[in-house]
Amino acid sequence: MAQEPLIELEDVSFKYDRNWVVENVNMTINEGQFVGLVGPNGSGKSTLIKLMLGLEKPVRGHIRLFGKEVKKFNRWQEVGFVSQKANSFNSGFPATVYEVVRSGLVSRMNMFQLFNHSHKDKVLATLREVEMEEYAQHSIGELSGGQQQRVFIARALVSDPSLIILDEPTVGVDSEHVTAFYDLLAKLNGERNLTLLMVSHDIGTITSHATHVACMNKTVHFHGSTEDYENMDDETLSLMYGHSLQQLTHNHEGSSL
Ligand SMILES: Nc1ncnc2c1ncn2[C@@H]1O[C@H](COP(=O)(O)OP(=O)(O)OP(=O)(O)O)[C@@H](O)[C@H]1O
Repeated sequence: MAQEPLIELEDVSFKYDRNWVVENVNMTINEGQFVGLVGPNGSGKSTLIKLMLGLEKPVRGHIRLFGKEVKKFNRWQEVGFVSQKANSFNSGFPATVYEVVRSGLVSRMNMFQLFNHSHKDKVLATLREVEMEEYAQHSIGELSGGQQQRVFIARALVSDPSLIILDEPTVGVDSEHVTAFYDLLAKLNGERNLTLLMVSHDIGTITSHATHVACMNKTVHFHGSTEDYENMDDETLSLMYGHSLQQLTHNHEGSSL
């Protein structure tokens, strides 16, 4: 079966005021891929995601989601988004895990529809999928950063999207839970054929879970299978970037570099 392109970027460039932060990016992400997007601080990764989500408009080039120009795209229930700030609820936040996940269904319902049993079952089944069902009635703020991110994955998943975009979701997650979080994403990719695009600073963990890697520093210098990425020697990678490999990724605490 031919894989459909879910995200297509064609010669995309973008600037804030006079500062070009994304330059001539060409990239296609096909159905079923788990793509890790890596690059140094300030290399334009979050901006590229905002462009894909239609939150910023490219100055030049074209972006298509599911074959449609992003400005005309309207099947947003097909696209889930998990940000790095999702896991920052304080302990007093007045919503249960169940309510947070249920809010992911609202975009699918019209305003006169009431939540019914099948919605409840769907929310609980999705929580089970991310191994958080037993926390359904806990307040979201009581959970650890890693548990909160699982809940936000469930909120993104509950409307059965084909694609989830994640912007550094493991920032603030304890290092011992990071691998389990990546394992969950790899499972969703394998079992649901869910397409994933994830910004990550953890090149070691991303390459052991993702099917593809994209390396960005204003432009995308490499985009290919994880295997091809791993077969490149350090010198080739450094040449490609124009600086040392250590600068390729972030230096957030807990990073593997
Ligand atoms: N709203 C904004 N207005 C002006 N400049 C911005 C804005 N957002 C980001 N920038 C700048 O654009 C450049 C790219 O930022 P961006 O956040 O996309 O990079 P990033 O690779 O996601 O960085 P990080 O890994 O540190 O989150 C940076 O120089 C940043 O300072």
